Amino acid sequence: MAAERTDPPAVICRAVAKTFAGGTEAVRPLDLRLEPGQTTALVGPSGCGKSTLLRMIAGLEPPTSGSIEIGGAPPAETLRRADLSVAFQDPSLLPWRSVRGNIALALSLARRPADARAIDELIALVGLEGFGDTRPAQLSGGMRQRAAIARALVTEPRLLLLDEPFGAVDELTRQQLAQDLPRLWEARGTTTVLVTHSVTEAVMLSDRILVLSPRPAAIVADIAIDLPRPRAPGDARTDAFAALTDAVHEALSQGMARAEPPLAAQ
Ligand SMILES: Nc1ncnc2c1ncn2[C@@H]1O[C@H](COP(=O)(O)OP(=O)(O)OP(=O)(O)O)[C@@H](O)[C@H]1O
Repeated sequence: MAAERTDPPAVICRAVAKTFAGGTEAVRPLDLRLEPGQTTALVGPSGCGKSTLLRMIAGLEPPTSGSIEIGGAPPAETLRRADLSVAFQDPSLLPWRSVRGNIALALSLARRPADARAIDELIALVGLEGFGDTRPAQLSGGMRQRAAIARALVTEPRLLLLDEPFGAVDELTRQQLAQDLPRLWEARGTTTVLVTHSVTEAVMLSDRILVLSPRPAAIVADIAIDLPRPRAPGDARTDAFAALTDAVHEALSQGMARAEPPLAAQ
């Protein structure tokens, strides 16, 4: 069983679409295959449907039509087996538990043994050394986000879904996380999906970037990020890095241009 858990899953979306009850079409029928062990970044304009797509993959939002498979199983089953973890921009930490207590809870909910050493290692990895016994209210927004990332990682999920996880994290810590986290999920072979507004961050962290159109989300570009790993902050100053960020910006502009104009302008 243990060997089975270590296999990273492919994520397959078949004609997945979402229209909310009020009539908002968030995601157009979309076909997608995310490769096992790869890190894929979703970038696109605000409100285009990135979080909705991520929430559908997480099994937290049912698609209106189409189907999603994670390593051959539906998302709800993957979530139930704790093979999947999500870290959102707005971390939902339990206020009465310390950082360590919140991370430990994820292990106990996943019916995994408490592992004080693994918890402490993760606390250090996200730069929260010395704050293990602190409650969320005593942390900054960025520190809470980092605690939520540690909580998402502690169960060693095969699929890791990150929705703007560094939104409130300061620039230096972001750079540190952008170096340390990929090392961890590469070592574990985790399949990772990252939603981010930062094109630089997307290029730094991912193997592939999917550029989405304005709502309803459709894929306008699929860009392979073939930069060598491990990557360092200095890589962002290379020509290869600049060419990739340019390609993403170009695709974002093309997506905007292709979008229908707002009703008032028609
Ligand atoms: N539960 C919901 N009910 C109704 N509409 C929703 C719901 N959740 C999201 N939407 C709408 O769906 C669209 C896509 O939202 P979503 O949060 O997926 O976008 P996003 O690309 O993640 O945005 P951002 O980058 O600003 O976080 C938006 O128009 C949003 O208002």
